[in-house]
Order: sequence, then structure tokens, then C-alpha cells
Amino acid sequence: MSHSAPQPDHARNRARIPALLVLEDGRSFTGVSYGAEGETFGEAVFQTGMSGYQETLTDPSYHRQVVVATAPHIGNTGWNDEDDESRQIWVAGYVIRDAARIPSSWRSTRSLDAELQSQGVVGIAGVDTRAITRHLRDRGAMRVGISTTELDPAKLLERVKQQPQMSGAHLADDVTVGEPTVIRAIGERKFTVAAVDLGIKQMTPHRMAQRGIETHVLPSTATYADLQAIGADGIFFSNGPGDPSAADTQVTLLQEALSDGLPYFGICFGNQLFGRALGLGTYKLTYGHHGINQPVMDLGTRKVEITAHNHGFAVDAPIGEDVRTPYGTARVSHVCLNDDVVEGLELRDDHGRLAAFSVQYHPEAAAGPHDASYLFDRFVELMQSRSQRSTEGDA
Ligand SMILES: NC(=O)CC[C@H](N)C(=O)O
Repeated sequence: MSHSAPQPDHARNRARIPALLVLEDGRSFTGVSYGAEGETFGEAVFQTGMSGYQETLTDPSYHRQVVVATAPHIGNTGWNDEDDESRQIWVAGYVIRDAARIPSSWRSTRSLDAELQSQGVVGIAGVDTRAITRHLRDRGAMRVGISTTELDPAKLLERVKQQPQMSGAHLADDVTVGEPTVIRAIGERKFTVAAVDLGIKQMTPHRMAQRGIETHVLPSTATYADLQAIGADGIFFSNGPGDPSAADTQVTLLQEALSDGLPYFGICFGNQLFGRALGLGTYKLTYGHHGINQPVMDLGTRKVEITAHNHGFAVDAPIGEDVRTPYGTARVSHVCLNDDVVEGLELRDDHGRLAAFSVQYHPEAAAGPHDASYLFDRFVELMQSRSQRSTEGDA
């Protein structure tokens, strides 16, 4: 059978299996089962990307979150063997309005519905996702339950209220690699980077490899000695699930690296932990940024880039002011033009030279626009200038 040929229309039969969604403030929606049957709980967030659902569902940062797709029609391009951002689907549940009944793409090998079923991920279709989105936008992200077995809203609500909150959750250890893995540079190796895996997406080491970086992906429990053992020229902290205020071990590791002057680059969770390492606080946003078209300004160049986001927390830092830290002077480098949320931080040494930086959004852009890929080049330049200075004896 050719991949794009119409597949058996089992969705029509499954459309009869009822499913219930209940938010923690009691608002409920009825729909039909999509993906696995059963029951699931998590934090409800809405995601505004019009494309890229395979990358979204396999992004480990969504661990324990139930994603509501604002795009009204989901599943058109099925599921393929290339676009996974990690080893599995991580979302706790998936909420869509209109499910594609016949996937069509030359790369598709199965339907989204079938993939959700085979990975045991519970979803719901046929619900008013616009109403859920407006509700979450007004009231904020909240706990949610989806069930095909408990169809009494009051009973499901009781269980929703027993679920853990996202605030205070330390989840990096759930998603990280078991053993270190190495992603070789494409072409000549110029630098070695220790990437602490707090929920890394595969596109990140790929973007590094394209620039001559050999990436050693290390477990979330990596120590500074582990970094030294691989002779890292730079340290990277990935994106990842959970509350940054609960990741103390990683903050301590980063502080050790910064004291040593090791070049640092962080993405998303890596931006929040950089903020904490610099002595700044983090806080929970009302409903977060989850999408692929958020405007961000680089305050250094005044250029605006359209960027991919997936964060529920943010760094609390004064925009336009210097922050003195034990490692140098920190500043907010990027802001979101929708709401002035801090989207990037940079640290400069006493000579005003860039020493470390991070962004709250996703320059690896999977899925998403590639406006911000210059940040990987900035990391390479940072390691280059640092290695030049150490050969000249001026580290
Ligand atoms: N994508 C991420 O790294 C998310 C970071 C953090 N878990 C948040 O929700 O803000």
C-alpha cells in the first residue's frame, strides 16, 4: 500500500466512543476518544502552532502537560519516522477539535490516532478547543483530566483535584538520558560541548553538529567532574519540563561552570536555570507561551525575530538594567514583544566580553521558524574567543 493511499477509516467507528474533559475549576467538555482509550491527567496548556504536531508531542518539555491544539484540524500529515524530537511522545494528553480521518503525506507511515494509541496516549477530539483556549487564557493554565471510563464530571473533577501541581515539580530526571551519548560533528570537529539533558530535543545537537560541535549529551545528574572528564569547551543546558525553582542541583552545577569561566549556552529551561545561577528568581506565567510565531526582540541588535516558544515559567529580571553577579554583569538580552516577558539573558566579564548566554525560546526551531539560528553561531564564536584567549594566556 502506498503511504498516501486512503487508510481504513476506523475513525468513523471510534467516533462513537465518548470521552470527557474536566478542568480543575469544574468546566467540562464532552467529545469523542482520540488516541488511546482510558484516563489521563496533567496541566492543560494551549499550543498555537498551525503545524508541527509531531515535534510538539515528542518534545519532553510537555511531560505532564495536556496540550490543547488551537489549530482546528489536526492529523492531516499523519506520523512519520523522521520528525520525532525524542524517543517517545511526552504529552500527558492531547485535545483537538477536528481529527483528520485520512492522513496524506509522502512521509507518513501511520496515522496520528494510531501512533497515540500505540504509545498509550489518551486524547479527546470533537471538543470546542476555542472555548477551552479562551478559558485557559482568562483563568490560567490549570489541572485537567480526560477520560473514556469516567463520564461523570463531578467524579472526574475529584480526581483532577488530587493531581500534583506543576509549580514545584522537578521532572528533568524523568525525561533525561540514562547513559551519556555522543553526537558527532558533521565534518571537522571544532569544539566539544557537554549538553546536560533536562529534556533535550534532537534538533539541538543536530544544529550544533552542523557547526562542527561534538555534543556529549549527559544525564541531568551530571557533575562538574563529568564535564571536565570529557574536556568540554562549553556547557549547554537544554529545554525541559517542570518548575525551574525545583532544579537546585543543576543550578549549583552551572554556578561551578560559570566560576570557571566555561562558555555557556542555554535554551528555555536552560535560560531559567541560568537566571537562577545568576541570583535571579523565576515565576509562573498565567498561561505561558506555547507556539511557533512569537515576536522577540534582540535588545543588542534591535532586530525582531519570529520564534518558537514553549514555556510556562519565566525569569524575573529588570529589563534595561545591569545586574551585578559573582560571575560578571548580567543583562536581559531578549524580550517578547507581546508581553515584555524576559526571553534571553547574557553575562559579560569585567572587560565587557560575552561570557555566557541563554534564550527562553527555541533557536533549534522544531517545529518553527529559523530566524534565531544565529544563536548557535554565537555559541561557536563564544567558544572560539575563549579558546583564543586561553592560548594567548589571557583567560
Ligand atoms: N521548554 C522548556 O524548557 C520549558 C521550561 C519550563 N518547564 C517551563 O515550562 O517554563
